[in-house]
Amino acid sequence: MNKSGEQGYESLIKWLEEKHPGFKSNLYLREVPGLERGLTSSHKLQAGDTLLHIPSTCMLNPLTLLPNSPIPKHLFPQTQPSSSSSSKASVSNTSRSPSEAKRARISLSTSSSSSPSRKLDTTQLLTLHLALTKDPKHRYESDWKVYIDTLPQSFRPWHPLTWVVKPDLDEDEEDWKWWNCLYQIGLSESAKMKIDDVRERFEKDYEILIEVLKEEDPFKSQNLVKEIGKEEILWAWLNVNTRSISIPLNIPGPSERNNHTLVPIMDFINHSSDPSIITPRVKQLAAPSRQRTRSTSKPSTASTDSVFLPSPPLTNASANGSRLGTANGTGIGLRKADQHLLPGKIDLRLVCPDRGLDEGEEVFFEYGGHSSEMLFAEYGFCEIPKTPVPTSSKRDLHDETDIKVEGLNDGSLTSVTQVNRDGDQKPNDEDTTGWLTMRYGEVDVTPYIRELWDEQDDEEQEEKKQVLEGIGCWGGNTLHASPSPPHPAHSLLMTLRVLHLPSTSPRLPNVSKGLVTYVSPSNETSAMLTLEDICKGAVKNAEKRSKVVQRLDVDVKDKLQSDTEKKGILQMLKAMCQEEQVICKAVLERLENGEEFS
Ligand SMILES: C[S@@+](CC[C@H](N)C(=O)[O-])C[C@H]1O[C@@H](n2cnc3c(N)ncnc32)[C@H](O)[C@@H]1O
Repeated sequence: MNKSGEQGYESLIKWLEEKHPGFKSNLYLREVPGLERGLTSSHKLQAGDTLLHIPSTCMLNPLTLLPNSPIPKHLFPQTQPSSSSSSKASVSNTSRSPSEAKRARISLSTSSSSSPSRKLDTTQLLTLHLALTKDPKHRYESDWKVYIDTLPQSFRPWHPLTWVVKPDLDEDEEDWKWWNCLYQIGLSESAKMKIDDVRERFEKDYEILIEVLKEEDPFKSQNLVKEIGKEEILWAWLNVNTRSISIPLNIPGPSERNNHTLVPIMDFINHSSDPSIITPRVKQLAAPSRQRTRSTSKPSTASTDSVFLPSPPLTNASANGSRLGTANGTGIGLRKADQHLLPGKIDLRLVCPDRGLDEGEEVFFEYGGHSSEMLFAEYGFCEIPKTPVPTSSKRDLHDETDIKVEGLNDGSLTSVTQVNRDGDQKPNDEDTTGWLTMRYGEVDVTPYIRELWDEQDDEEQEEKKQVLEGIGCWGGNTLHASPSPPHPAHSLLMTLRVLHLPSTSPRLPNVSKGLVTYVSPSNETSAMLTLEDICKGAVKNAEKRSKVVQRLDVDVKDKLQSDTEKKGILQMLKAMCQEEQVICKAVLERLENGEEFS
């Protein structure tokens, strides 16, 4: 870690200790090659020890911002009326359904004047708060400045959203063209779809925030829109979208847009899908009623065993997205037994797993059950499997260059490597079998299925779509590595079967009632032949892309020795091509063997 990074972290710890009673940490920040920074244990820790205790007061969300924010109060999202909530936020008397919330957002974006009914959701409000700190005249210094100083300073060029959002400055455009070209030629169509979805979310929020800057005082009278532009909003938005954690704030509307918070320190935790190393025990604790002196803060006894697994959010297209949330993607939902926990007044405590932690061992969360493409589109990284290693070989925790995680408990062969943005970690070309045991190994064949839909006439499309929606099989056009053996998702199989049925078929009603999954031998043969075509097409495309990426990699190595960031990203793209080929080939092999899928 560089000196300013170290100082920033120390200042943050000091701020938390002085201003936020209850804060406790047995973790320290360390620069992990390729992951920038990660949290590691400061000494040997045992099961149940506290790794981190984060008081609700230091979290950055609409409830903690409201009392002192220069953002007009009427823009704040409203909390839901609740007898148990003592939030100071304004309270609405009706809760809006997600579609109503969406409509409200649409009307916001078309509203032409400042209106007291204009409301931002949590994502937009946090983005605005962060972006305001970029005012060159320093009129919006944040109470969370010490924390904000520890956030990534830039997401260009490594985050793929920045490849599709042109930089403000002309002088940055030349380099950007390389990355934009990489988006065009180095990614699968399904990865591009996921990045496009992120872009769509960003652009909508950007438009709304620009309107707020233009039309709401004090921003309007300061002509702040001239000072805070797309770059600042992009930086702020990506910080919110790659670092915030789902937690109930009692704000109605789509939870993934509203019930999340930035959590100092906890947001340094990196992702792993390897169950043997993730540290999943996060307890929610009712925050003690605090006066701002350390002596009065006693640890709450009102803890729950609710497990909090950071998992990415739900997005419009994919029911997936980019927020560190919970295992079920819904945030830390309050169960009945937990209702003494007041939304917005919940401390988080991260607890040492049963196996204990060695000194210097990195702590990981699983951001969610996400495919490589989803992790890449939302967070700008992916995992790759490493060459099999004996389960007994333990990594040298003191070797800072060794970030691989070895040996799953179940004796399977996979070991997950965090792909290094500096390009040191490479996918293994000789032995690609690791992909077959990746927990979330996946190929998304939606673009191929879309082509098949386009061949059907409008009426047929609509009828069949309804059938698939009715049985919960609309979307989900994926092949999976796990559980082994590699297989098409049930929804993909049903889609292929329905696509091959004439809309007049008497069997369609039974399919739509869920009475039939296997339609007929001839339908099955057609569906399997199409699946075979899709897999072959995907292998071919991945091979082509892999060659393109390889050529770019050689170029970068030859001409731009210093450009380690490009090399790192190219390794990730290469890894994703490999994953696609390996999983598709394994499914093809099963098809050739005449195996049946259900
Ligand atoms: C919540 S932050 C984690 C802390 C971050 N490493 C930092 O330095 O601030 C999420 C970001 O960390 C990085 N990251 C997290 N897990 C990773 C992994 N397994 N491999 C590579 N990068 C990872 C990605 O850049 C991601 O957008």
